[in-house]
Amino acid sequence: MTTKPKIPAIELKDLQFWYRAGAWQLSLPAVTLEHGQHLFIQGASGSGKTTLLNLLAGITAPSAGELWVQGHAMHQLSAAKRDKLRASQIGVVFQQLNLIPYLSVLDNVLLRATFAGQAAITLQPRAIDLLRALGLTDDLQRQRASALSVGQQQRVAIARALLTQPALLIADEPTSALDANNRDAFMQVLLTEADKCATTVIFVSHDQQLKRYFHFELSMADLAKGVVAC
Ligand SMILES: Nc1ncnc2c1ncn2[C@@H]1O[C@H](COP(=O)(O)OP(=O)(O)OP(=O)(O)O)[C@@H](O)[C@H]1O
Repeated sequence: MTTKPKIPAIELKDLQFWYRAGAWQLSLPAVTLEHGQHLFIQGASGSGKTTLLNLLAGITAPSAGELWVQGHAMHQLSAAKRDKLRASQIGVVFQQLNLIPYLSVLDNVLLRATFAGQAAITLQPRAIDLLRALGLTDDLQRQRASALSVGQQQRVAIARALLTQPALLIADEPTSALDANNRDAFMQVLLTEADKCATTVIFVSHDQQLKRYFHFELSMADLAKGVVAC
């Protein structure tokens, strides 16, 4: 049995980020999130939700302060090292889904294995199972990604993010194009898969009905006030 190290999944201290000096700034005094916790974040448009997720995913670096993800000091790592960490340990589903339009649905999911340095052939059965659980039939799995609706593409993106059982899953409005039935199936698959491997989940949405699926909910205003731990 593998044991998780006793370090928080996420820890930030006096984290600050600005796109340019003197303009809007994200300031978060202190947050700690333990392994396996599922956090729902909400906030007004423009409050910095996507900016925070980009920092957690290592797409951007803090302007000041400390950000620790899985024990890695994101505030000190180069962009290349942050990319490597994301590929190996972090699953992301952003509003821009970044599917490769001319590849099949299944190949889009399997591409994640390649980026994470794992054998696609080994993970193919898991990819197929995840896609089926999300309501994407074998026939749809053979289609090009560009032939799918946005709601179907969101489900492909979550299957891709979950494929390699990431330590951390970050999702930005991943259900915006789903109807109620598909949304509930999506949440069940996402959180069941996350629980199987103690994946920490950080999920941003405007959809208040989704809160009930999570261990904790915080607003960007709560985070700015300095919530110490979830
Ligand atoms: N690339 C950028 N360059 C400059 N400013 C930006 C950039 N991206 C976002 N901003 C600004 O940063 C602030 C936070 O934006 P962000 O996208 O993080 O908010 P959000 O809470 O995710 O909004 P929404 O709910 O509308 O998606 C906004 O004032 C926005 O105008």
